[in-house]
Amino acid sequence: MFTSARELALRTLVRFERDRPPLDETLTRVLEQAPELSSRDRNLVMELVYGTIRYQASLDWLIDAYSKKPRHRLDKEVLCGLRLGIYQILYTRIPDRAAVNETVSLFKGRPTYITGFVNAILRRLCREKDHLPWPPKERDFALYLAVRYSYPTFLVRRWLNLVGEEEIESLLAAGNEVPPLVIRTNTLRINRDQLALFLKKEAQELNLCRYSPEGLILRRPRGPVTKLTGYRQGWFQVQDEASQLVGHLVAPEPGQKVLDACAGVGGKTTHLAQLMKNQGQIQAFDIDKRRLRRLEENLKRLGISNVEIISQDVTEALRGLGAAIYDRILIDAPCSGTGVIRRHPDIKWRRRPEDIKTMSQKQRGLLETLSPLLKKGGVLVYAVCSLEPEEGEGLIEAFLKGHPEFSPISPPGFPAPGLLDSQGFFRTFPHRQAMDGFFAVALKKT
Ligand SMILES: C[S@@+](CC[C@H](N)C(=O)[O-])C[C@H]1O[C@@H](n2cnc3c(N)ncnc32)[C@H](O)[C@@H]1O
Repeated sequence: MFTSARELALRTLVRFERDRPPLDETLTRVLEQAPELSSRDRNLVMELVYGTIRYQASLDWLIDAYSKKPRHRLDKEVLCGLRLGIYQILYTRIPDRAAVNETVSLFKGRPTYITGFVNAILRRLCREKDHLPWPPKERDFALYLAVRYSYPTFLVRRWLNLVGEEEIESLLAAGNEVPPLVIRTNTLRINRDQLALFLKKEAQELNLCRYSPEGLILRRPRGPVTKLTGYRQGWFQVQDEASQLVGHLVAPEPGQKVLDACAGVGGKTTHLAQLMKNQGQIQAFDIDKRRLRRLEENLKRLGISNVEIISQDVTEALRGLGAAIYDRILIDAPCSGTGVIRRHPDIKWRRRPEDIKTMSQKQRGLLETLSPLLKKGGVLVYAVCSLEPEEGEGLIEAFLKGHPEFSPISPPGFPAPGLLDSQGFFRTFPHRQAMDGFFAVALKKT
């Protein structure tokens, strides 16, 4: 039976509302179940799902204002349907009438009090669109920001401390923007100028990254990334510019022995391999078997042969090693992910305030266990895609106090020295550099 884009969007949103699973995986699974869907409809499903999750707190504020029944007592499908409808009315160019009718028709066959309820709320919203009951800015600034920009209040309060009142709105707004597709040229196969020529016609706009010498930015690519020229041939890897710069902080050389402690799908692993000209050895650990399967596919596609994949907890596997054997260590640690909310808006609703502390304990553990394995004169790079100082600056300052043998460096030839602060810390923000938010540092062992 044919399932419409809106039905699939609603199904995904309900799954997310029930268990808060990672959104990209949930969406992939839902779309796999609808192979008959046209690519236009697939795009619509993605836009509706990502947009609704992105603006969830704003949408919920309005549902609270217009529904007599408390939100927590609404049937999950009805709640998600209302969010989906209001999202279309307020944040897309879909005509109001279509947004209302299509949303109401999702509840065809349900009792009329349900269709009536959804219809009444959406129609009232359309009528009052220009004077909605948002919270006043002056009364409680953090609440206003949390509702208008749709973030959990705890994160807004943290970020107010971090960047101050002048910058906070542009940081929150940048996290709601749909980010461009950023790719890294696989210089084992092609150079950036050649790749840019091939891809020029495949996106509405194509630009070179400002700092990363391998990076290209594509706006509105014409189709999914796997269908772009050169994807199958392994000419590029999807990777944000900030993440590419982390590879340049590691700056491994051909022939070296490198530990990539948290390799994931290998965004950085494959970059390190290309910087090493596919020579030497990278040991790539991860505990997530599914991600490692994708790493394996990426290695094949990109023509990389100097990576050994090890599916184990890196701290357990290497705790007893006792020997300093690595020239380079990359700890791209698991983190709160608050720097990549523009790519993964579900992070807003999956994080709890206490997660930051738990994460920083885990990160500290990785650093303490793995740093002794670095050779003298070697470089350890610690990185997180988080904006939280406890996972970045604060963690490294504490580590350095206990480890005078390590000091931050700017590796020779690093393409973005201007992004290192006076302590040698690399820091990016989506609203300042239009990149993912990363913290990283290269620590040399003396
Ligand atoms: C930030 S992600 C890595 C992203 C990856 N480096 C990239 O550039 O694509 C962190 C990874 O650490 C892995 N991880 C978490 N704890 C780990 C552990 N104890 N040992 C190995 N990997 C771990 C997670 O499964 C996750 O894939």
